[in-house]
Amino acid sequence: MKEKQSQVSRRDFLKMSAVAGAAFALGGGGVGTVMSALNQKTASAEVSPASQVAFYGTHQAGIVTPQQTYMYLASFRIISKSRSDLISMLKEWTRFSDLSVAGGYRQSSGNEQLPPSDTGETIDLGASNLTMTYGFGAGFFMKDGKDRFGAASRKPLYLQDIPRMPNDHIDADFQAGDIVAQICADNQQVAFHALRNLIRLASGQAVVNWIEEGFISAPEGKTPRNLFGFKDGTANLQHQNPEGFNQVVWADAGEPAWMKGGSYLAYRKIRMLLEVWDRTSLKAQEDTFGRAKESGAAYGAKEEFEPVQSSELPPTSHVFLAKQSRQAIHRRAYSYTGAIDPRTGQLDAGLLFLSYQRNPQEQFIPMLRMMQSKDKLNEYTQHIGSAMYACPGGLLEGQYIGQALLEG
Ligand SMILES: C=CC1=C(C)c2cc3[nH]c(cc4nc(cc5[nH]c(cc1n2)c(C)c5CCC(=O)O)C(CCC(=O)O)=C4C)c(C)c3C=C
Ligand SMILES: [Fe+2]
Repeated sequence: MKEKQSQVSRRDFLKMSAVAGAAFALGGGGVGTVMSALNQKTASAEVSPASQVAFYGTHQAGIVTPQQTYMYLASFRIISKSRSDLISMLKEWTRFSDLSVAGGYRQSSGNEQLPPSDTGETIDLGASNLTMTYGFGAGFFMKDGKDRFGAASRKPLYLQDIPRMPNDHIDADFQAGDIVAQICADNQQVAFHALRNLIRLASGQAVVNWIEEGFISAPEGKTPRNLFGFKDGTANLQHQNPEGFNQVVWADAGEPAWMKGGSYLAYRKIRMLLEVWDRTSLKAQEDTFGRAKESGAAYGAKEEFEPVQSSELPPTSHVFLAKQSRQAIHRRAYSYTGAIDPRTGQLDAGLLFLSYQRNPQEQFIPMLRMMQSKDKLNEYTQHIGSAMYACPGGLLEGQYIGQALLEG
């Protein structure tokens, strides 16, 4: 997990952003004009390449990248009606992402009468394996019958909101939004800094629908455990190689060109009824998954990564049902905790379930539907958020986020 970012774009950005920040602060438009007038370079902090993940490449970082400890997931609604202002914002986000994943920060203009260009809390913290991954919701392509940004003809093949499921408790006001940003890092302050500044740079163009905050932790080389205490992510190993990723994760032929090397993100916010679970016997807990709690081994096996034999599993167990779907997905889930639910006095906590797949209609939706109707896990969970996004392929240096989508 490392790489060298372009020094030129990073340094250019340091200076350009200082002025862009000033333009925003003064409420001025024409940021692009101000920025393009600049060519002076400013040095950035030295950051260990070992803690950097490349922003540019065939695929976006943050999809098959080893999971970092912290995640923010933020849904944005575009309020601007202007395609060119949207593009300016995406260019700003691109420069900021490029800079941040390299551990840089925005240098101030030197004018003390203006707010600093960077919020400052990551100075000296380094890159912390920061990744910033972007996806587009169905509303980006068509909303209320309108093709707001001229993108409708380039809608990807399988992008649709996840249909309502039998056991759903989704808030009636929940909205997927137009753009999602998945921000992951091994330092929470670094991840939050990235989120906060994306919001800042979106000022006047896009607003936040919702933000989720996740965490996950495991010793090096071990599978992390979810809040039910079970190893979660074991089966990912089965496709964790370039060929496996092609079969499971990366978008297929037949997709618009901008989706080449991209993927679909399925998101479910799943509340886990911890108090109910904690009163459940170990046997019933293990029957729920069809795996042993401590070792993670499937029923009938001794070790975590031994193949699963479905005939050994309870027919309502989570893993049995996943296997029955005969589909694979790449899971990248994070735990979340909130406050105590004032109505029940119980903990509001659970799983921010994220999976990436090349075709959610074939891989994800039938699996979810089957699980929602038969899974023993449903006794202990409630699905309270739901969204689907199309995540473009990776960027070449010099391109901006969504360029291939917007400019075809
Ligand atoms: C629709 C897809 C899935 C949802 C939603 C989901 C929710 C969910 N899962 C766990 C805990 C575990 N899941 C495990 C395996 C597993 N889960 C899915 C899919 C969904 N999970 C798949 C495809 C698999 C892999 C099955 C296989 O091929 O073996 C496991 C077992 C260990 C592992 O492989 O990760 C656990 C534990 C929770 C708690 C949860 C919702 C709160
Ligand atoms: Fe699962």
